[in-house]
Amino acid sequence: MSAKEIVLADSGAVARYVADFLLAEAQRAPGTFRIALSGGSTPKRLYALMAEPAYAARFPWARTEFFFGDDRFVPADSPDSNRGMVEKTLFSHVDVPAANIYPMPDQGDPDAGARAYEAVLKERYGAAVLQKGRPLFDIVMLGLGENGHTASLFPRQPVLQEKTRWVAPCVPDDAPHTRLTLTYPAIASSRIVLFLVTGSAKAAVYARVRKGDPAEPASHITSDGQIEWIVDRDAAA
Ligand SMILES: O=C1O[C@H](COP(=O)(O)O)[C@@H](O)[C@H](O)[C@H]1O
Repeated sequence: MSAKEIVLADSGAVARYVADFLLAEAQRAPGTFRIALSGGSTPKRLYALMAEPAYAARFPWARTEFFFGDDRFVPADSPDSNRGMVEKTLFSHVDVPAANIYPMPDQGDPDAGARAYEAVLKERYGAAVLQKGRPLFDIVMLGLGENGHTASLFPRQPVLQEKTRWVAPCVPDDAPHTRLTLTYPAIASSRIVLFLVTGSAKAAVYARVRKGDPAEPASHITSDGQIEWIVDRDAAA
C-alpha cells in the first residue's frame, strides 16, 4: 500500500512533529480517541514532550484510550517494560484516568495473556469490529528494529503467519524476553499507522522496507487508513 514519508532533521524533530500530530488528531476526534503505543527511544522523547505542562493542558486525556502495540512479558518495574517506560515518562505526569490505560498482561502464561488482551479489545470494541471495517485504533504507533522487527513482529517467527488472532506471543531468537504483540490484522484495523524511525543504524533496514523487501516484517504492515513514515535524515540517508 502507498505510504507518506516525512523526513525531519533529527529524532527531536520527529518527536515534536508526532506530538503535534497526535494533539491535532486527538482534538479533532469526535469521541473516544484510541492509540496503540510503542516502546523505543524516539517514542520515549515523544512521551516526555507530551508530559510537558503546556502540552498536557491541551490534550484530551479523559477521552483518549491508550493501548500497547507490543510489550515484553516482564513486570512494569523492569527497565525493559514498554508500559513501565510510558508510565514513568508520561502517565505519571498527566491527568489520564487509570481506566483509560490498557497495559498488556505481564504475568502467568504468555499465550493466556495474549488471549486476555485480545478479549479486552473485543469487549471494548466488539468482536466483529475487524469485519465491519470500523478500525480498532485511530493511531497505531510503530518503530523499526535494526533486525526488521516492528511492534514485536520479529523475522522468521510464527506470529508473522497469524491471520485470526489479534494479539499473540512472540519469542524472538535474537532479542531478550518473550513478548506480546498486536498481529498484522489487528494493526491493519487502524485509521493511521505512524512509523517513527530515527538514527543511521536504521538506514539500511529502512531502505529495504521502503522497497518492500518481503523478508522484513515491517514490509507487511497495512492499515485500513493510511501509513505515515516519520523519519530523521540519518535514517532516510
Ligand atoms: O523492541 C522494541 O523495539 C521497537 C523499535 O524500537 P527503537 O528504539 O529501535 O525505535 C519498538 O517499536 C517496540 O515497541 C519495542 O518493543
